Formats: sequence, structure tokens, C-alpha cells
Amino acid sequence: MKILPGINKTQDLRNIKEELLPEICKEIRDTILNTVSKNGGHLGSSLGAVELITALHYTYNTPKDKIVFDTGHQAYAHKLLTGRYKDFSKIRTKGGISGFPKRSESEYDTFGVGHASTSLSAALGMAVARDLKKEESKVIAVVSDGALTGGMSYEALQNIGQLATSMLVVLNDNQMFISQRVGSLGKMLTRLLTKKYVQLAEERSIRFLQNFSKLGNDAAKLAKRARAILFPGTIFEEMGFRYFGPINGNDLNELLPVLNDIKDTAGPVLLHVVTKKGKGYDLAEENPTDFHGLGIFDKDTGKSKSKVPVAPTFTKVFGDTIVKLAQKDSKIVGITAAMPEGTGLDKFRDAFPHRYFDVGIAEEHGATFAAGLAAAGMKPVFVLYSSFAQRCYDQILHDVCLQNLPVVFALDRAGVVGEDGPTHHGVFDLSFLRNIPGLIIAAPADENELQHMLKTAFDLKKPVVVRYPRGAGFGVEMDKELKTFEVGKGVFEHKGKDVNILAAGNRYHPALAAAAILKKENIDCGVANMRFVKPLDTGIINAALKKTANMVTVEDNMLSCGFGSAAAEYISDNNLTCNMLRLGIKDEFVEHAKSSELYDSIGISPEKIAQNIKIWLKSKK
Ligand SMILES: Cc1ncc(C[n+]2csc(CCOP(=O)(O)OP(=O)(O)O)c2C)c(N)n1
Ligand SMILES: CC(=O)[C@@H](O)[C@H](O)COP(=O)(O)O
Ligand SMILES: [Mg+2]
Repeated sequence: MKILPGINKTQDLRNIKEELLPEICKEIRDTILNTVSKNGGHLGSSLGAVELITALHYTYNTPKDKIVFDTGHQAYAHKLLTGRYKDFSKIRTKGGISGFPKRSESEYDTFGVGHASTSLSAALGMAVARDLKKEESKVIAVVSDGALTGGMSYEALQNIGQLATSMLVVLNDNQMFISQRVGSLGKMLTRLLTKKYVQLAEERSIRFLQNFSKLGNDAAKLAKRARAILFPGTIFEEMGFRYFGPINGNDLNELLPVLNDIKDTAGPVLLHVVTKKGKGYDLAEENPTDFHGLGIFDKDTGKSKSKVPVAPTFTKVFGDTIVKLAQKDSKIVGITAAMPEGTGLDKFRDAFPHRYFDVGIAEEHGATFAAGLAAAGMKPVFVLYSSFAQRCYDQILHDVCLQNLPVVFALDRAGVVGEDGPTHHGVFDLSFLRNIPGLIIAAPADENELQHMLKTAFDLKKPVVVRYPRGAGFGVEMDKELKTFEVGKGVFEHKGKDVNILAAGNRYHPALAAAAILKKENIDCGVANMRFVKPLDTGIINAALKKTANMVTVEDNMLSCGFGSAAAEYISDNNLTCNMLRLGIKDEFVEHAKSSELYDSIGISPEKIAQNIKIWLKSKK
């Protein structure tokens, strides 16, 4: 008889005898593996954090005590222990529970996550609120080694040290990001894991303290400083934390007594736990990058069961093209914020290791680092997911565009991304970038255009954003030779006499399909491939309006301030006569579901574009 299905709230867990916890952890692991193999999702981090999450809920009085997860891709065990066992089979599916902690989903989800490095700030806010309200509760932030590389984490650490309020930071150190860990912080953590080193450093510190004890108060200060040099774990201590660890975070026998011991410690405490990414599933332990986040797969063999796309992904085309361009230009350097595989920059890394930079989960730094490289004559491309580019708005504006520095931003995962949901949809970039003077924003229609657009971006010697979606291309023919597009010029072949669609980026091919549907109903619909959102091809707008006043814009971005808005601004500023329908994302966050389902529900799939146009044209008569 299974125990896990009977746990509906964490008090049920706490009522269970400690000896049964390993069995519960096993059930959690089996459930995670079975479900992720069917639904896809974040496997390795979740498997690695099973004991840690179980021990935290067992020790602390949740939900009164608050656990704040960082990034949230490791929290499946938390979902299973907090009343979502039954819903777990629908995780990441349309209408099902989210893959990330989400406040609207459960009182146990204290803070919504998806983007890294927020846990320390959010947990501090909760701890301070508790103090101000004179309440009694504990606050625990669970942050992994990767998330700790993000700048926000340091901003929070120094503020926590300053405020010195009681809270626990659990550093879940699995020595991995999605890819191999990078950065000097990781090196420091690795040193801490070398037990011999730790013991030696501790002994030396104690001897040092004893030798200087006759110096009174000064000795303590001196000794503290010396300890920081001898025992690097004390970087946290120097920032105002009491540091405990490292302990084995996959061993309940180590976790439970330590958590119990430190539970009531006043002030900021940092507990360093060491876990194994993919724990309990050999294939994931051996290959944590492939099993970080994945689609459906056969759990016996680990082989993907997702349909193999016929066309190359945009990511692959980016990777291949950047290598091609860099072979001819030694000034091209590539930057990623901890996502070499996800962005396709791994190919560039392997070809040009000295021109490749993984800056960690540090998008803000990455953008200004690129600006510095450009200021010194290099040609940087910073490739990142559109939604993570939200992190570096000011760096793009203030450090790159204001100085007109030639940085190419390749924004992968622009538009809806599917099952990761609202934290990850890249549907804001056109809106938040379009207002930056001097920035060129390109939205290639397909994978063939992407390769030409990347060449164009470097040729322009200006700040350029090239945005393209997640997943496979449209299967169009790929030109062998790269060419340069004329900036701000699109393509408008067939001009419709009943209506014209102006399409941005990957909505061009669906718009063509929509026009074909409309043709069957005797509606003559033209389609323009805009290629650039800024500068806008206003010649296309003029040409379209010469044929008919009926104009439709379509984009996989927010309607507010997006591509359609740009067209509307031009029409209004020039007193043009136009009946306009703008298709895109209304003023709400897009939930998780398959991308195809989302295109449909937003109204920008071929069928829905055609249907929307038909209804709209009818309403005009
Ligand atoms: C701001 C931001 N940038 C990038 C990502 C993509 N991302 C998700 S998990 C991850 C690696 C996280 O490493 P770590 O925090 O150590 O957690 P682990 O995967 O090892 O459990 C990255 C880069 C993100 N979620 N948020
Ligand atoms: C948690 C996180 O931010 C990443 O793991 C992200 O989910 C990866 O997305 P892709 O699957 O699109 O690479
Ligand atoms: Mg990690």
C-alpha cells in the first residue's frame, strides 16, 4: 500500500514515523519519473531535491513556515507533498497544474518562480514582513548553485546580512547548471566539498584564534578575517550568515538532525547541502544535461518519444550560422547566460573555445559584457531566451543602444514556448524593445531567413535584435550562400483586393495558409512578410492601403506596444484611412499548454487567423 497518495497536506507527512520517509522518497521519485516520461518536464533537478524537500516539510511547520524555491524547476516533490498528488499526472498540460510553483495554485507555493535568482530577495521580504507584523514563523529559501550566480542573489545576500533577520538559506549544490557549472563561485563551492580541506582550514582557524586570544576584541576581528582567508566558506559568514555544511542533501540521516539543530537559530543561516542531479535514475545521473528538461521519453531506455521534426530547429540554424560567420570573422565572439545547449551556442563553443563565454545565469552582466567587448572592437553576439532578456532591459538600453554599440542580441524562444508557461513565453520583447532609439529589431519569417538575418545583423554594425521562436522551422529550402537583407524592408508579393495581412516573424507562413483558406471562400487576401519590426517597412503599408483599407496585422507578441501597434502608429501619424484588425496576445498572461494549442487559443494559428478575418470582414459590411 502506497503512502504518498494519503498525504494531502504536510501535517500528514509530519504525522508519519521518520523510518517511513525513505519509502515516501522512493514513491515520490517513481511518480516523478513516470509522469515526466509521459508529460515531459524538469527531471534531473526534481529527482535530486527529493530528500531535501521531504526533510524541509517534515521539519518545518509548512505552510505557516514558508519555503521559497528558486527557479522552481526542482519543486516537483514539493507539489506531490502539498496536496497535488492527484493533479500531478496533468502537470504542464493544458488546464493542468504548472511545472513551477505558482501562488494561485496552492497556499504552499509562497512565491511564483520560473526565472532564476529571485528566492533570496523574496524570502527576505517575507521574513521582514513577519518581523514587522510581529508574527512567529520561519522562512526558508532554497537556492541552487546556478541560481546563486545571478546578480540578484548577491544584492539579496548583502541586504540579508545588513538586516540580520532570522531566515534559512539552503544552498542546494549539485555542481551542475543545465550544462557544466561555470564561474569562480562554483570553484569555491567545490573547494568546500573537499572535506580534508575543510577540516584542515578549520583546525588552522582554531589554532589561529587560540594564538591571538590575548589580543582581546581585536583578536576576534583579526581571527575572523584570517578565517575568511583560510576557510573560504566564510564568504557567507563575512556577509552575516552562520554557515553550516556541507552535508549530503540526498541523505535523510544527515539532513533531518542538522535541520532540527539549526531550525531555531536566530539571524541569517546558510546550510550548504550537496545533492546529485538526477538522483535515483542512472541515465539522468550519468547525463544530467540531457535529462535536465525534456519531452516525453521511454524511461527504460531514456530515448525520446517526441516526433522527430522534419525541419531543423531555429536553434540549430542559429548555431550552424554563427559558426559559419565566425569562421570568416575572427572578431565574432559568442556569449550565453548558462544555456549553451538550449541556445545552440554549444557548436560555437566547440569550434571557438577562446571566443566563447558562458557568464552563468547573469543576463544583465552578459549584456554589458557584450557592450564592453563591442566598445573594444569585437563583434559580440549574446544569445538568450526572449523571456530572460527581460532581465537586461536597462543594459540593452543604457549600455548598448545609447552608445550605439554593435551588439547582436539573438533572442531564441521568442513567442509562445509551450509547456513552461507564462514565466517563459517570450511574448514581450517587441513591446519592451521597440521604444529604444537606434535598435534594429528583426523577425525572420523562417529558418532560411534566420541565417540571412544573422549575417545582416553583423553587417549592420549597430545594435540589433534578431528574434525567432522555439522549435522546428517550417521546412523551407535553405540557401547555401548567406546574403544580406536590406534593413527595414519586407516582401509583399501578392496584394489582396479584399484584405491584406501584414505578418511579423514566424506568423508569416501561418498567414499564407490563412490566405489560402480565405481564397476558397472567394476572399482575396494578400500577405506581407515584414522581416523587420523596426524600422518598419511603411512602403508595404502604403502599398496595401492602395488596394484596400482592410488591413490585418499578426504577431506572436503582446498586442500592446507590439508590431501591430507600430503599424497603427504609422497609420495614425499619417492620417491614413484604414480598417485595422490586430491579431496577437491580448492584455493577459498566456498559460501553459502545447504551442499549437496556444496559437489556436490566441487566434493566430492559420485556421484562427482565417476565421478571425472572416468574422471581422463580415462585421464591416
Ligand atoms: C533568469 C534565468 N536565466 C536562465 C534560466 C534558465 N535556467 C533554468 S534552470 C538553469 C540552471 C540552474 O542551475 P541551478 O540553479 O544550479 O539548478 P539545477 O538545475 O542544477 O538544479 C537555467 C540556466 C532561468 N530559469 N532564469
Ligand atoms: C527552468 C528553465 O528555465 C529551463 O530549464 C527552461 O525550461 C528550458 O526551456 P527549453 O526547454 O525551451 O530549453
Ligand atoms: Mg545546480
